[in-house]
Amino acid sequence: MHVEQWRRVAVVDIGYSSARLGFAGEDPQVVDGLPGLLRYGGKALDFDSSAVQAVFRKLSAQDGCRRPLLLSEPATSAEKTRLRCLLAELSFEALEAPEVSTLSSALLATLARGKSNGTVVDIGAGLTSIAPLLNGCVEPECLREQTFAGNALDIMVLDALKSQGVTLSMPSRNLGQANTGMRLAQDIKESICFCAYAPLASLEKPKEYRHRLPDNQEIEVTAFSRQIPEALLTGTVLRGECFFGVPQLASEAILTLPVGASSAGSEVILVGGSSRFVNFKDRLQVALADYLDGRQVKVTQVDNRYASCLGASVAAQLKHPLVRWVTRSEYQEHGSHVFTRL
Ligand SMILES: Nc1ncnc2c1ncn2[C@@H]1O[C@H](COP(=O)(O)OP(=O)(O)OP(=O)(O)O)[C@@H](O)[C@H]1O
Repeated sequence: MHVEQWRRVAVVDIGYSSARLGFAGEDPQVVDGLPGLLRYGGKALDFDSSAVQAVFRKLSAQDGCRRPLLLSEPATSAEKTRLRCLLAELSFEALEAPEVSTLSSALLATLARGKSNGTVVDIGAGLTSIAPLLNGCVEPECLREQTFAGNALDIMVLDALKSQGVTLSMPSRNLGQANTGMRLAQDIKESICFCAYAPLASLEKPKEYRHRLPDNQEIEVTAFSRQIPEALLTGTVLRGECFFGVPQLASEAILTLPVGASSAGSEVILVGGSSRFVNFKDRLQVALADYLDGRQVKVTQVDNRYASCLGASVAAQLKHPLVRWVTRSEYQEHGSHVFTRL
Protein backbone atom coordinates (compact mmCIF):
# COMPACT_ATOMS: atom_id res chain seq x y z
CA MET A 1 0.00 0.00 0.00
CA HIS A 2 1.34 3.47 -0.82
CA VAL A 3 2.26 5.56 2.20
CA GLU A 4 -0.06 8.46 1.32
CA GLN A 5 -3.03 6.15 0.90
CA TRP A 6 -3.39 5.16 4.57
CA ARG A 7 -5.21 8.37 5.43
CA ARG A 8 -8.10 7.39 3.24
CA VAL A 9 -8.29 3.74 4.22
CA ALA A 10 -11.99 2.99 4.61
CA VAL A 11 -13.08 1.21 7.79
CA VAL A 12 -16.13 -0.96 8.44
CA ASP A 13 -16.80 -2.19 11.98
CA ILE A 14 -19.89 -4.36 12.18
CA GLY A 15 -21.57 -4.99 15.54
CA TYR A 16 -24.73 -6.64 16.78
CA SER A 17 -27.25 -4.16 15.45
CA SER A 18 -25.12 -1.20 14.50
CA ALA A 19 -22.08 -0.57 12.34
CA ARG A 20 -19.41 2.06 12.41
CA LEU A 21 -18.04 3.13 9.06
CA GLY A 22 -15.80 5.85 7.73
CA PHE A 23 -12.12 6.49 7.23
CA ALA A 24 -9.03 5.73 9.33
CA GLY A 25 -8.14 8.65 11.56
CA GLU A 26 -11.63 10.16 11.51
CA ASP A 27 -14.72 9.72 13.68
CA PRO A 28 -16.98 7.11 12.10
CA GLN A 29 -20.57 7.40 11.04
CA VAL A 30 -22.76 5.11 13.15
CA VAL A 31 -25.46 3.21 11.30
CA ASP A 32 -27.90 1.69 13.78
CA GLY A 33 -31.31 0.06 13.82
CA LEU A 34 -30.16 -2.96 11.78
CA PRO A 35 -31.43 -5.80 13.99
CA GLY A 36 -30.20 -8.62 11.72
CA LEU A 37 -26.66 -7.34 11.25
CA LEU A 38 -25.12 -9.95 13.54
CA ARG A 39 -26.96 -12.55 15.57
CA TYR A 40 -25.41 -14.67 18.24
CA GLY A 41 -27.21 -17.92 18.97
CA GLY A 42 -25.45 -20.25 21.38
CA LYS A 43 -21.96 -20.68 19.93
CA ALA A 44 -22.94 -19.83 16.36
CA LEU A 45 -22.70 -16.44 14.72
CA ASP A 46 -25.28 -15.58 12.09
CA PHE A 47 -26.09 -12.45 10.10
CA ASP A 48 -28.54 -11.03 7.61
CA SER A 49 -26.61 -10.43 4.38
CA SER A 50 -29.06 -7.72 3.23
CA ALA A 51 -28.32 -5.75 6.44
CA VAL A 52 -24.58 -6.13 5.76
CA GLN A 53 -25.13 -4.96 2.17
CA ALA A 54 -27.02 -1.91 3.47
CA VAL A 55 -23.89 -0.96 5.46
CA PHE A 56 -21.74 -1.22 2.33
CA ARG A 57 -24.17 0.96 0.37
CA LYS A 58 -23.83 3.63 3.08
CA LEU A 59 -20.04 3.47 2.79
CA SER A 60 -20.15 3.76 -0.98
CA ALA A 61 -22.44 6.79 -0.62
CA GLN A 62 -19.74 8.30 1.65
CA ASP A 63 -17.11 8.15 -1.09
CA GLY A 64 -15.86 4.80 0.27
CA CYS A 65 -15.30 3.15 -3.12
CA ARG A 66 -11.95 2.10 -4.63
CA ARG A 67 -10.08 2.49 -1.35
CA PRO A 68 -8.10 0.03 0.75
CA LEU A 69 -10.68 -1.36 3.15
CA LEU A 70 -10.14 -2.52 6.72
CA LEU A 71 -12.88 -4.70 8.17
CA SER A 72 -13.34 -5.68 11.78
CA GLU A 73 -14.63 -9.14 12.57
CA PRO A 74 -15.86 -10.62 15.83
CA ALA A 75 -13.28 -12.53 17.86
CA THR A 76 -15.74 -15.43 17.94
CA SER A 77 -14.23 -18.51 16.38
CA ALA A 78 -17.45 -20.16 15.13
CA GLU A 79 -18.94 -19.23 11.73
CA LYS A 80 -16.84 -16.15 11.17
CA THR A 81 -15.35 -17.44 7.92
CA ARG A 82 -18.72 -17.17 6.15
CA LEU A 83 -19.08 -13.55 7.28
CA ARG A 84 -15.49 -12.84 6.23
CA CYS A 85 -16.13 -14.21 2.71
CA LEU A 86 -19.26 -12.09 2.32
CA LEU A 87 -17.38 -8.99 3.52
CA ALA A 88 -14.57 -9.74 1.04
CA GLU A 89 -17.00 -10.16 -1.85
CA LEU A 90 -18.79 -6.92 -1.07
CA SER A 91 -15.50 -5.07 -0.65
CA PHE A 92 -14.02 -6.21 -3.97
CA GLU A 93 -17.22 -6.39 -6.03
CA ALA A 94 -19.48 -3.64 -4.70
CA LEU A 95 -16.84 -1.17 -3.51
CA GLU A 96 -14.08 -2.13 -5.97
CA ALA A 97 -11.51 -2.01 -3.17
CA PRO A 98 -7.90 -2.43 -4.37
CA GLU A 99 -6.86 -4.17 -1.11
CA VAL A 100 -8.78 -5.59 1.83
CA SER A 101 -7.78 -6.69 5.31
CA THR A 102 -9.91 -8.25 8.04
CA LEU A 103 -8.80 -7.91 11.65
CA SER A 104 -10.47 -9.13 14.80
CA SER A 105 -12.17 -6.37 16.77
CA ALA A 106 -10.11 -7.54 19.77
CA LEU A 107 -6.85 -6.80 17.92
CA LEU A 108 -8.21 -3.40 16.85
CA ALA A 109 -8.99 -2.62 20.50
CA THR A 110 -5.45 -3.51 21.63
CA LEU A 111 -4.00 -1.42 18.80
CA ALA A 112 -6.19 1.47 19.96
CA ARG A 113 -4.25 1.20 23.26
CA GLY A 114 -0.99 1.12 21.31
CA LYS A 115 -0.38 -2.50 22.32
CA SER A 116 -0.38 -5.95 20.76
CA ASN A 117 -0.73 -7.88 24.05
CA GLY A 118 -3.65 -7.73 26.46
CA THR A 119 -6.98 -9.27 27.34
CA VAL A 120 -9.80 -7.47 25.57
CA VAL A 121 -13.12 -7.43 27.42
CA ASP A 122 -15.75 -6.26 24.94
CA ILE A 123 -19.26 -5.74 26.31
CA GLY A 124 -21.44 -4.70 23.41
CA ALA A 125 -25.13 -5.01 22.63
CA GLY A 126 -25.50 -8.71 21.93
CA LEU A 127 -22.27 -10.27 23.13
CA THR A 128 -19.77 -10.14 25.96
CA SER A 129 -16.45 -11.50 24.76
CA ILE A 130 -13.12 -11.94 26.48
CA ALA A 131 -10.19 -12.34 24.11
CA PRO A 132 -6.58 -12.58 25.36
CA LEU A 133 -4.09 -11.58 22.66
CA LEU A 134 -0.41 -12.35 22.48
CA ASN A 135 1.62 -10.52 19.81
CA GLY A 136 -1.64 -9.54 18.11
CA CYS A 137 -3.05 -13.08 17.93
CA VAL A 138 -6.11 -14.21 19.86
CA GLU A 139 -5.36 -17.24 22.06
CA PRO A 140 -8.32 -19.35 20.84
CA GLU A 141 -8.52 -21.75 23.79
CA CYS A 142 -8.78 -18.77 26.17
CA LEU A 143 -11.62 -17.04 24.32
CA ARG A 144 -14.78 -16.68 26.42
CA GLU A 145 -18.11 -15.46 25.01
CA GLN A 146 -21.65 -15.19 26.30
CA THR A 147 -24.70 -13.69 24.67
CA PHE A 148 -25.42 -11.44 27.62
CA ALA A 149 -24.70 -7.75 27.09
CA GLY A 150 -26.54 -4.44 26.58
CA ASN A 151 -29.65 -5.99 25.03
CA ALA A 152 -30.05 -8.39 27.95
CA LEU A 153 -29.81 -5.42 30.32
CA ASP A 154 -32.55 -3.68 28.30
CA ILE A 155 -34.77 -6.74 28.83
CA MET A 156 -34.01 -6.55 32.56
CA VAL A 157 -35.08 -2.88 32.56
CA LEU A 158 -38.35 -3.84 30.83
CA ASP A 159 -38.92 -6.62 33.39
CA ALA A 160 -38.15 -4.29 36.31
CA LEU A 161 -40.61 -1.71 35.02
CA LYS A 162 -43.23 -4.34 34.32
CA SER A 163 -43.02 -5.40 37.96
CA GLN A 164 -43.93 -1.78 38.80
CA GLY A 165 -46.91 -1.97 36.43
CA VAL A 166 -45.20 0.25 33.83
CA THR A 167 -45.17 -0.76 30.16
CA LEU A 168 -42.95 0.91 27.60
CA SER A 169 -44.56 0.76 24.20
CA MET A 170 -45.21 4.02 22.45
CA PRO A 171 -46.53 3.40 18.95
CA SER A 172 -44.04 4.20 16.25
CA ARG A 173 -44.28 4.07 12.49
CA ASN A 174 -40.71 2.89 12.00
CA LEU A 175 -40.31 0.35 14.79
CA GLY A 176 -42.48 -2.54 15.90
CA GLN A 177 -44.05 -2.17 19.37
CA ALA A 178 -41.63 -4.62 20.96
CA ASN A 179 -38.65 -2.78 19.44
CA THR A 180 -39.97 0.57 20.61
CA GLY A 181 -40.16 -0.79 24.15
CA MET A 182 -36.56 -2.05 23.88
CA ARG A 183 -35.41 1.30 22.54
CA LEU A 184 -37.03 3.18 25.42
CA ALA A 185 -35.60 0.67 27.89
CA GLN A 186 -32.17 1.26 26.34
CA ASP A 187 -32.53 5.03 26.79
CA ILE A 188 -33.58 4.58 30.43
CA LYS A 189 -30.67 2.19 31.03
CA GLU A 190 -28.09 4.56 29.51
CA SER A 191 -29.37 7.63 31.35
CA ILE A 192 -30.37 6.19 34.76
CA CYS A 193 -28.41 3.01 35.48
CA PHE A 194 -24.93 2.97 37.03
CA CYS A 195 -22.69 0.62 39.00
CA ALA A 196 -22.50 1.23 42.72
CA TYR A 197 -18.98 2.00 44.01
CA ALA A 198 -18.97 -1.25 46.04
CA PRO A 199 -20.78 -4.60 45.85
CA LEU A 200 -24.50 -3.94 46.32
CA ALA A 201 -24.73 -6.67 48.96
CA SER A 202 -22.40 -4.55 51.16
CA LEU A 203 -24.41 -1.33 50.82
CA GLU A 204 -27.50 -0.02 52.55
CA LYS A 205 -30.77 0.14 50.66
CA PRO A 206 -31.03 3.60 49.05
CA LYS A 207 -33.98 5.93 49.50
CA GLU A 208 -36.71 5.68 46.92
CA TYR A 209 -36.51 8.07 44.00
CA ARG A 210 -39.42 8.55 41.64
CA HIS A 211 -39.01 9.70 38.04
CA ARG A 212 -41.71 10.76 35.59
CA LEU A 213 -41.45 9.42 32.03
CA PRO A 214 -42.39 11.61 29.04
CA ASP A 215 -45.71 9.71 28.77
CA ASN A 216 -46.46 10.67 32.44
CA GLN A 217 -45.95 7.20 33.88
CA GLU A 218 -44.03 7.30 37.16
CA ILE A 219 -41.20 4.88 37.86
CA GLU A 220 -39.27 4.14 41.04
CA VAL A 221 -35.66 4.32 39.91
CA THR A 222 -33.57 3.06 42.83
CA ALA A 223 -35.21 -0.37 42.66
CA PHE A 224 -33.25 -1.16 39.52
CA SER A 225 -30.76 1.60 38.63
CA ARG A 226 -27.81 -0.03 40.46
CA GLN A 227 -29.16 -3.58 40.40
CA ILE A 228 -29.18 -4.05 36.63
CA PRO A 229 -25.53 -3.17 35.77
CA GLU A 230 -24.50 -5.19 38.86
CA ALA A 231 -25.47 -8.29 36.85
CA LEU A 232 -22.44 -7.67 34.62
CA LEU A 233 -20.23 -8.14 37.68
CA THR A 234 -22.03 -10.83 39.65
CA GLY A 235 -23.70 -12.76 36.84
CA THR A 236 -27.38 -13.60 36.69
CA VAL A 237 -29.95 -15.90 35.15
CA LEU A 238 -32.10 -14.36 32.43
CA ARG A 239 -34.84 -16.31 30.64
CA GLY A 240 -33.27 -19.57 31.85
CA GLU A 241 -29.79 -18.67 30.53
CA CYS A 242 -26.99 -18.38 33.06
CA PHE A 243 -24.51 -15.51 32.66
CA PHE A 244 -21.38 -15.99 34.78
CA GLY A 245 -20.38 -12.33 35.09
CA VAL A 246 -17.43 -10.49 33.53
CA PRO A 247 -14.95 -11.00 36.43
CA GLN A 248 -15.42 -14.78 36.38
CA LEU A 249 -15.19 -15.03 32.58
CA ALA A 250 -12.16 -12.73 32.38
CA SER A 251 -10.29 -14.48 35.19
CA GLU A 252 -11.00 -17.89 33.61
CA ALA A 253 -9.60 -16.60 30.31
CA ILE A 254 -6.48 -15.23 32.01
CA LEU A 255 -5.90 -18.36 34.08
CA THR A 256 -6.16 -20.53 30.95
CA LEU A 257 -3.29 -18.69 29.23
CA PRO A 258 -0.48 -21.07 28.34
CA VAL A 259 2.89 -20.81 30.04
CA GLY A 260 4.89 -18.06 28.36
CA ALA A 261 1.79 -16.08 27.38
CA SER A 262 1.20 -14.43 30.74
CA SER A 263 1.87 -10.91 29.35
CA ALA A 264 -1.49 -11.26 27.55
CA GLY A 265 -3.10 -11.35 30.99
CA SER A 266 -1.38 -8.41 32.66
CA GLU A 267 -3.67 -5.75 31.20
CA VAL A 268 -7.43 -5.96 30.69
CA ILE A 269 -8.57 -3.58 27.96
CA LEU A 270 -12.20 -2.67 28.40
CA VAL A 271 -14.24 -1.72 25.32
CA GLY A 272 -17.85 -1.80 24.10
CA GLY A 273 -20.80 0.46 24.89
CA SER A 274 -22.00 -1.60 27.86
CA SER A 275 -18.71 -1.13 29.71
CA ARG A 276 -19.48 2.58 30.00
CA PHE A 277 -21.50 2.42 33.22
CA VAL A 278 -20.17 4.75 35.91
CA ASN A 279 -17.83 2.84 38.31
CA PHE A 280 -17.79 -0.33 36.18
CA LYS A 281 -14.07 -0.21 35.40
CA ASP A 282 -13.07 0.25 39.07
CA ARG A 283 -15.44 -2.48 40.24
CA LEU A 284 -14.03 -4.86 37.63
CA GLN A 285 -10.49 -4.09 38.79
CA VAL A 286 -11.36 -4.99 42.41
CA ALA A 287 -13.40 -8.08 41.46
CA LEU A 288 -10.60 -9.39 39.23
CA ALA A 289 -8.06 -9.10 42.04
CA ASP A 290 -10.41 -11.27 44.16
CA TYR A 291 -10.87 -13.87 41.45
CA LEU A 292 -7.16 -13.94 40.62
CA ASP A 293 -6.09 -14.27 44.25
CA GLY A 294 -4.38 -10.90 44.38
CA ARG A 295 -2.48 -11.35 41.11
CA GLN A 296 -2.02 -7.87 39.61
CA VAL A 297 -4.02 -7.08 36.50
CA LYS A 298 -4.44 -3.51 35.33
CA VAL A 299 -7.86 -2.62 33.88
CA THR A 300 -7.73 0.15 31.30
CA GLN A 301 -10.42 1.62 29.12
CA VAL A 302 -9.93 2.92 25.61
CA ASP A 303 -10.89 6.55 25.96
CA ASN A 304 -12.88 6.53 22.78
CA ARG A 305 -16.36 5.23 22.05
CA TYR A 306 -15.17 3.72 18.83
CA ALA A 307 -12.16 1.66 19.87
CA SER A 308 -12.25 -0.48 16.70
CA CYS A 309 -12.15 2.57 14.46
CA LEU A 310 -9.32 4.13 16.47
CA GLY A 311 -7.42 0.82 16.27
CA ALA A 312 -8.08 0.69 12.53
CA SER A 313 -6.28 3.98 12.02
CA VAL A 314 -3.22 2.43 13.73
CA ALA A 315 -3.62 -0.82 11.77
CA ALA A 316 -3.83 1.08 8.49
CA GLN A 317 -0.16 1.98 8.95
CA LEU A 318 1.02 -1.50 9.91
CA LYS A 319 2.26 -4.27 7.71
CA HIS A 320 2.46 -8.03 7.61
CA PRO A 321 2.41 -10.12 9.82
CA LEU A 322 0.06 -8.10 12.05
CA VAL A 323 -1.99 -6.82 9.13
CA ARG A 324 -2.32 -8.94 6.00
CA TRP A 325 -3.66 -7.05 2.99
CA VAL A 326 -5.30 -9.17 0.30
CA THR A 327 -4.94 -7.58 -3.12
CA ARG A 328 -7.57 -7.49 -5.85
CA SER A 329 -5.43 -9.75 -8.06
CA GLU A 330 -5.17 -12.37 -5.25
CA TYR A 331 -8.93 -12.21 -4.89
CA GLN A 332 -9.41 -12.56 -8.66
CA GLU A 333 -7.14 -15.58 -8.69
CA HIS A 334 -8.48 -17.44 -5.62
CA GLY A 335 -11.94 -15.93 -5.02
CA SER A 336 -13.18 -15.16 -1.52
CA HIS A 337 -11.55 -18.44 -0.35
CA VAL A 338 -8.32 -16.51 0.01
CA PHE A 339 -9.94 -15.12 3.17
CA THR A 340 -10.55 -18.55 4.66
CA ARG A 341 -6.80 -19.04 4.93
CA LEU A 342 -5.99 -15.85 6.85
N1 LIG B 1 -23.21 5.24 28.40
C1 LIG B 1 -23.66 3.97 28.32
N2 LIG B 1 -23.98 3.29 29.44
C2 LIG B 1 -24.43 2.02 29.36
N3 LIG B 1 -24.62 1.34 28.20
C3 LIG B 1 -24.32 1.99 27.07
C4 LIG B 1 -23.83 3.32 27.06
N4 LIG B 1 -23.61 3.69 25.77
C5 LIG B 1 -23.96 2.63 25.00
N5 LIG B 1 -24.39 1.61 25.78
C6 LIG B 1 -24.87 0.29 25.35
O1 LIG B 1 -23.84 -0.33 24.58
C7 LIG B 1 -24.43 -1.23 23.64
C8 LIG B 1 -23.82 -1.00 22.27
O2 LIG B 1 -22.46 -1.23 22.39
P1 LIG B 1 -21.53 -1.47 21.10
O3 LIG B 1 -21.76 -0.36 20.13
O4 LIG B 1 -20.16 -1.70 21.61
O5 LIG B 1 -22.18 -2.84 20.57
P2 LIG B 1 -22.10 -3.53 19.13
O6 LIG B 1 -20.69 -3.48 18.64
O7 LIG B 1 -23.19 -3.01 18.24
O8 LIG B 1 -22.53 -5.01 19.54
P3 LIG B 1 -21.69 -6.35 19.73
O9 LIG B 1 -20.31 -5.95 20.26
O10 LIG B 1 -22.49 -7.12 20.74
O11 LIG B 1 -21.65 -6.99 18.38
C9 LIG B 1 -25.94 -0.96 23.65
O12 LIG B 1 -26.59 -1.97 24.40
C10 LIG B 1 -26.03 0.37 24.38
O13 LIG B 1 -27.25 0.52 25.10
